[in-house]
Amino acid sequence: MTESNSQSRVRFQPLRRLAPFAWKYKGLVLAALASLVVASLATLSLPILVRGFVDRGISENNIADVNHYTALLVLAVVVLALMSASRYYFVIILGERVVNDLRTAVFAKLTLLSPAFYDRVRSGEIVSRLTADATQIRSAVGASASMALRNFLLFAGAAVMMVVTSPRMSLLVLGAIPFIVIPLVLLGRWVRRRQRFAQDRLADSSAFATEAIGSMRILQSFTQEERAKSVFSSNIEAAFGAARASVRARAVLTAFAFFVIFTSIVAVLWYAAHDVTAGRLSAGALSQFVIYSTMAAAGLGGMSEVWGEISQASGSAERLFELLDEPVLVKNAQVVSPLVTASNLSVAFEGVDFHYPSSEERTVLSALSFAIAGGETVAIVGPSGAGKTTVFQLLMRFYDPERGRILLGGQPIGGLDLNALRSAIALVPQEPVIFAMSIADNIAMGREGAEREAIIEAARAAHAHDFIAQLPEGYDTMVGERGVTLSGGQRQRLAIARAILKDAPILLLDEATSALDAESERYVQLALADLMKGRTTIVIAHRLATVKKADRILVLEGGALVEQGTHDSLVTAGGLYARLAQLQFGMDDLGHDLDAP
Ligand SMILES: Nc1ncnc2c1ncn2[C@@H]1O[C@H](COP(=O)(O)OP(=O)(O)OP(=O)(O)O)[C@@H](O)[C@H]1O
Repeated sequence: MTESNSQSRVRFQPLRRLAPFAWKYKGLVLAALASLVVASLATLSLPILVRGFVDRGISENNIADVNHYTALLVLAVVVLALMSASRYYFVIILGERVVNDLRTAVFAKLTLLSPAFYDRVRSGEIVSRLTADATQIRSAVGASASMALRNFLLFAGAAVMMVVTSPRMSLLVLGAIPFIVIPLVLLGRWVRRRQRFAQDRLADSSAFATEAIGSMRILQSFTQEERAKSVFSSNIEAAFGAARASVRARAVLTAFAFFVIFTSIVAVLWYAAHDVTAGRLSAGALSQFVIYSTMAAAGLGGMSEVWGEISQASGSAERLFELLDEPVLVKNAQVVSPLVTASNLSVAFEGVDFHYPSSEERTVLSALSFAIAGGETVAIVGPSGAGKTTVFQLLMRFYDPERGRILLGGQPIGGLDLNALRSAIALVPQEPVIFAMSIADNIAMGREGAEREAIIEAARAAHAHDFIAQLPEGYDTMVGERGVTLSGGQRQRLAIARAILKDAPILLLDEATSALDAESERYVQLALADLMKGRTTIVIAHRLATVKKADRILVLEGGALVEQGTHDSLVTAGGLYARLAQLQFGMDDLGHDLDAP
């Protein structure tokens, strides 16, 4: 017994955590409770009035009492109707409020989580928690919780009134209860296991759908539609199968509950009929007792029905609170030191070791050290997988290194305010990320609240103004999700405009590998040249022109710095860089550009 008690405590634990969310709306909670209690009292008064109606009115042929009790019955029903309506209203509004707050809190938490979390969890899974699970909680906090409470009050009140009406018959009913309750509890567990399984299958299918929808073009280009359809439909089929099994289980539970409860009532009624015929019980008292026992039974049945929903909601709450409890790996320092503001800042890595949290055994950077002076332009080159992008990720503190220090303007970045650190860095990624909003808003992500003039100026500097001006609604043109309605070069120039608007002292540039047409390429290069002026720039270089222009080149291999120097000195040294230059930039053995005139 204690074990099952503690089991149910654990099972409903997540729901307790909803209490502070609900208590924020004390007024609504209290109004709902008040309506609930008054409605229950009105319901419980009905059998007493019926008894009066029968015993004083009908049985004694007293029409005045018939009228009196009829009026009281109508009054009780009016109160019941009004209070039920207000309970419904308050409770539903409360559910909506709580779930909106919970969603907002979870989303806020999601914005704090570092990429290590997103490396691990599928985005569809998170979306499913934010939508399906949240909806489940909404109906639990709203309808189910109040139903459970209503049914409980009905059951408890009716049970007390049963004893008051006829202790002898109540004793009989009491004897029947274990036969009703024990099988119901066992069946209930069986139902819950099936429900949890069904929920998980549904989450699987939505995770798959989210991924597929996000990459439909790629899917189509590899003519994978059929496979995707069959994976999705088998996922859905599995979800359906699981849901059907769960519904079947519930149907069995409901049938069983109704059967045992009402059979017991009929049995009691049969027994009581003997008392009435023997004159030991009045017809009105019997009516009253029967109505109370029906109420108690309905209350009990109702509780078992919402029990399933509430425990399902508890599972959902658990899944949402799991997100809220997710540890934030990259935290703001307890005491932050202010970042020295300068138009350009130095950058240094000192003995940095790092592996990604998702693959512990693989060292990505080992004892990496380098220093970049303020205003210097440094190119990072190296074979694929050497750790070039990882350097950027660490500098922006998306991950923290295992060992060693990273300094910005001479200060360890771990001690800086995270926002101040990231505000000091403008990143132009290889694949620019464009959101489904207007062009102006996309650029304005560089600086919140930027005026239209500043946005246009940045677009001009990024050589993007002309193409934007030709769009149907200019700067207010909405771009498709992830910028699908723009060309590669246009997307890149928007990303550059964003960085120009940000006007940060450090520029991180991940040069695009995809070939642009000559004209776009020229515009992108011009825009970048403007952007780099006077800033500390680190560029992951894929172009000969870029490495040649850089003040210094760092050559990474297997997460370690293997060479550094200028293009000419490194070509002369004849090491890894010379080989890479030959392969990647199209240089011949003698160090001449293959495509130079
Ligand atoms: N999020 C991640 N989780 C786990 N491992 C990762 C993650 N990102 C990168 N890696 C691994 O870390 C190593 C370095 O990756 P990184 O992206 O820094 O290489 P890179 O030099 O930028 O390569 P490329 O030129 O191909 O972009 C690779 O072996 C890669 O598999």
